[in-house]
Amino acid sequence: MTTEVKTTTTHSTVQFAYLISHISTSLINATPTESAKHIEHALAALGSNDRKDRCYVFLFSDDYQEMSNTHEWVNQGITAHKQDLQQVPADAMPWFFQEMKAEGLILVNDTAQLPDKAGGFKTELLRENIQSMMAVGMYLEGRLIGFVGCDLVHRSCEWGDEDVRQMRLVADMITNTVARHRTEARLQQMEAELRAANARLAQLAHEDGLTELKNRRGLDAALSSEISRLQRKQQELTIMMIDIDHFKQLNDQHGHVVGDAALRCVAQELKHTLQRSGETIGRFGGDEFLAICPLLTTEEAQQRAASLLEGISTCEGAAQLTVSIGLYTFIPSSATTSDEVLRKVDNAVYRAKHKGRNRFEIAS
Ligand SMILES: Nc1nc2c(ncn2[C@@H]2O[C@H](COP(=O)(O)OP(=O)(O)OP(=O)(O)O)[C@@H](O)[C@H]2O)c(=O)[nH]1
Repeated sequence: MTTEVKTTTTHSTVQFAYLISHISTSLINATPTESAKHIEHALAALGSNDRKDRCYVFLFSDDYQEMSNTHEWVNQGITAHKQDLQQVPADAMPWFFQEMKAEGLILVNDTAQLPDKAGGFKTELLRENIQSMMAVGMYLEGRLIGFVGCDLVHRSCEWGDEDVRQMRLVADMITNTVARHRTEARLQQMEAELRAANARLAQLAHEDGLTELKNRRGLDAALSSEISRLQRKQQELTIMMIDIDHFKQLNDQHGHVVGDAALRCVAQELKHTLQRSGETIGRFGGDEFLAICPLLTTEEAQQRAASLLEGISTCEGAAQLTVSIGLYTFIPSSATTSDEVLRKVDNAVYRAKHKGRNRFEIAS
């Protein structure tokens, strides 16, 4: 074993200043995807200055319960240890963790001279054949987030103030890069969360909470867009208004919970019978539902309405459930408005109610 007493010359200090300037430029310009490569280049530059054997970065978990080797550079012929130094628990090396947290600096000139209390840390250095090592803390907004360190395997040395100063400079530069990329990652995550929340809000603004069908706002938008689209294409559009019969009575006799279950059952039947591709169904309000079905002939629309009456009669609940339906099949013209169409189907529903309910009526 050889021991060097380090005397830093003006020449090597100047050389290091050049090195630092080079490292700093590459780290500043590194994009998040390139950052690992650039941090490893910085470690390589640090390692080749003064012939170190291994240089590395460790980051602590937020609760300081463990640390992981995130970046490593090793000299030729030196064993890499990054793989086996992941999620190292704090209680495996309590002395190292305490010293690093208290001082932000660990200097080991000779592993053999480490005190017994260094326990697990000393065992680890011996396992890796490390004779000397040095580590300086990385601080982000005053908080210790990890450390940059280097090892000597083939020789030991007495670290001096200049070594510590140089290592601190590199640690600060790497910390800034990590901080910048963490901020960017946080921003990207916040942006993605915001986009998802906005999409959900937009969906909620058009959705009925009880039945999870479109609400009145969603139906209004779909109706006017379908009227315009089919007016351009000159194709048929069917609108159905579906109104539960004697719903007030059901609520009064059995309570609103039973009433809500009936609304959900009707919604299910509507989905089952009417929501084919391109068709829109929704809760228009209270006990009324609306279906917007493009490209159905009058006969097909009547068949669907009949199927719906049959389907709804199977809804299980406190009382037999029936609905009255108003049906309107037409080719929209440039003068057609949503209000006019809704008035027509509403009148048809009224007629169906008047004629005894549990039936459909066709609007003219
Ligand atoms: N359970 C429940 N009831 C609702 C909800 N929204 C509206 N209602 C009730 O729906 C009932 C609608 O009653 P009406 O418009 O008088 O109609 P109806 O009793 O069905 O009579 P007809 O339509 O003539 O057959 C009212 O009693 C409202 O309180 C809801 O979200 N849940």
